[in-house]
Amino acid sequence: MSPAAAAARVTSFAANFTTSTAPSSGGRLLRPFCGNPRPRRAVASMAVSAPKSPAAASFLERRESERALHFVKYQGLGNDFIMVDNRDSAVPKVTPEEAAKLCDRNFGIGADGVIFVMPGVNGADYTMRIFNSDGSEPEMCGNGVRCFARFIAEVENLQGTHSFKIHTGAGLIIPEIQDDGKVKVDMGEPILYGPDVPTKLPSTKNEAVVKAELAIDGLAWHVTCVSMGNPHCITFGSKELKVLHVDDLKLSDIGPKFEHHEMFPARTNTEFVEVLSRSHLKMRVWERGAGATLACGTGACAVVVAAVLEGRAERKCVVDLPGGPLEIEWREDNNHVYMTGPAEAVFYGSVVH
Ligand SMILES: N[C@@H](CCC[C@H](N)C(=O)O)C(=O)O
Repeated sequence: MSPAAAAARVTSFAANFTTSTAPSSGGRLLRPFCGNPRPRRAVASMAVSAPKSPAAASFLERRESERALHFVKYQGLGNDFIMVDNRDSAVPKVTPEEAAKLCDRNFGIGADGVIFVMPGVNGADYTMRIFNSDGSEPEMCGNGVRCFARFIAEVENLQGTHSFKIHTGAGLIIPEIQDDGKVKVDMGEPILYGPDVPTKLPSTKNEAVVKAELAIDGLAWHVTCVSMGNPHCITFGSKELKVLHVDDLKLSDIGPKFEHHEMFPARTNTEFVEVLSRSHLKMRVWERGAGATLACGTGACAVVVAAVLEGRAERKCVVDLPGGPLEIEWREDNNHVYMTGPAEAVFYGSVVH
């Protein structure tokens, strides 16, 4: 959705919500935008000239009340997040139940998750925590960590190239903001040992679960299981459907059957992949706790690892997602996976909760 459309939707919120729009690319946050148009107050676009009554004034002041939660809406290839500045506390400012309500696309702000920017621990600069749109808490989020890095650069007024050490449920993650504004992230090492992914599927190649069979909907799917801190089940097809045409899949039917399959004790994210060439893959994703999303950064990393393990692709690939492409490299020298892609602020606002 365009920023203008997003702002328009938010203006229709009930009394609890106010927002401002931000430029679509690289907007400055929490202070005037530099070199870009100043953000427009979405509420100011209403053509009402009557003097404010006391009631109207108090209504508008709610956005500054003590109970207001200020947020910035971010997106990375259309995977969108409500970013909360939680740097003053190690306790998230919203509960999982509140997060699910805020993420609701009809009754809330609308997002795939809520991300909290928290104080660092164990030598890290910051801690990232995230709630999925169903309120569950995953270990990591690839698109989210790129948005997180851009948020930090904005609030700390950093220009140019910068990297940060982020403590996450998947360990230390290191995003680096590049000169072109994209964010390259050292996503660490993939986990391939089945019980650690976790999956109950038996290992098929050393200790990894590669091209194992999983019966769903009368098909024998071939799946490879990879954790990037969070669990992923990757499929390039089944015994019956040798090659997948990912655009033909009815994700809302098939996705939940993978997510809740008994072979995945912590549920799973699932990636359906089409090989366009040995360095170009196309995927759609059904995310644990969020459903079909436009992009999944950890998912794209897991897909390249799975493609290499299955002998389908090189270690450096472009992965096309519904929201756009990510560059992924699984390096042989250190076993780390690197992800490069965009992230940007869409709008900011406040909600009384
Ligand atoms: N979209 C994210 C992944 C978010 C977490 C996921 N839904 C889970 O529960 O593991 C990404 O970009 O990696």
